[in-house]
Amino acid sequence: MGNKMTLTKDDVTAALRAIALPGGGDLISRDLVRALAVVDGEVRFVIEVPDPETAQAFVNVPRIVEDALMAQAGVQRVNVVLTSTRPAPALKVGRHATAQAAGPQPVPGVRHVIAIGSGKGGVGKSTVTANLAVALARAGRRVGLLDADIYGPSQPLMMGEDRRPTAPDGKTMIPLRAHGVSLMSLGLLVPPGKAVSWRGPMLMGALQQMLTQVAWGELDVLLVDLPPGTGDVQMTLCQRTKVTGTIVVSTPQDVALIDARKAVDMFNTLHTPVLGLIENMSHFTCPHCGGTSHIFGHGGVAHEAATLGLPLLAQLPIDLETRLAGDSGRPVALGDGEMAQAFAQLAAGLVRGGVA
Ligand SMILES: Nc1ncnc2c1ncn2[C@@H]1O[C@H](COP(=O)(O)OP(=O)(O)OP(=O)(O)O)[C@@H](O)[C@H]1O
Repeated sequence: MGNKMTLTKDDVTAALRAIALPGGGDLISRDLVRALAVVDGEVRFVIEVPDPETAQAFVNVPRIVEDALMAQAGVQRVNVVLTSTRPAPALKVGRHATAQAAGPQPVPGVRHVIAIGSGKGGVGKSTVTANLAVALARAGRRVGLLDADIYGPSQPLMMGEDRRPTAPDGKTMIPLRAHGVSLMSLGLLVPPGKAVSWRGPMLMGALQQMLTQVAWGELDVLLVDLPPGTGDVQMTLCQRTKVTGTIVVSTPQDVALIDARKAVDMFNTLHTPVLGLIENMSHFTCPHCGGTSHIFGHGGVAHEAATLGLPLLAQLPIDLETRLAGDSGRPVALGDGEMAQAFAQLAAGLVRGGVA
């Protein structure tokens, strides 16, 4: 497996044509592949079948396809997710269905799951998530925050709580509490500074554990801080867990917007509703002269939201206090300045909309 040539989508498509499916044909001839991405030898896509019966017949297909692709030159990693367009009917007693064929499952005790994503890193997704969690808690909601950003878990720092969670019964972990929010982060389980380089199956296990083996209790809403981009965590979460909706955070900068659009496309493919977009670092008001500068461009996210037919949920300025508050573990939404009000409004909108 040399690096002499770059793996392309065409190489993957050709390999997929050679794999016979239950019921005849292959994934390409039957047009079942969605969101195919090939990046640096990593292959990801969704197999979308029309109904739960086909999903059941296809349970082994992701593994077969992954094995076949791993044998191809230039392939380092493969992640394939199986999903069905029509959701499965309610499970019967004495079920034999596998988790995949059964479709997304609710998290016990949790009314709504809202995932916060971004196309690009560093746009302020974790800042928005921490502040939204605090604002929802201040509005009287019972709120959980799951930091699933395994590549850069920042919630322990932003929420000012980095003790290791305990599992008194050896199985169920007790979430931490910070500023009225129940908090759990994969970052709390990994020794600080240790790079997490988990592969698909391990990742799925860890995420599943965070959702089902944490004593979240009764929650109105569980916010999930996703890693940036369109990777394994997003696909696994949306496929396994009933997600009420997602929010995509972006700066107005072109590159961030292009990636934000990709994130929205992925959620659409996974049939996860996108509740709206948030423009962060939208403008900067100079504390000395009061003038406004549009450091990352102007109005980009509003325009994008209009194009995609999605609500623009908030436009948040670049704000020094927000950054300092984040670094100090006391989110700015705990106060009563302009930013706190903006987050309170965002929270109120979600509550009014019946999603939090
Ligand atoms: N509106 C804002 N004004 C000022 N600073 C901000 C704002 N939003 C975020 N920041 C700062 O920008 C940095 C990156 O933010 P954050 O960690 O929330 O981004 P992210 O999108 O979650 O990044 P990643 O997922 O790549 O870790 C942080 O230092 C944060 O305090």
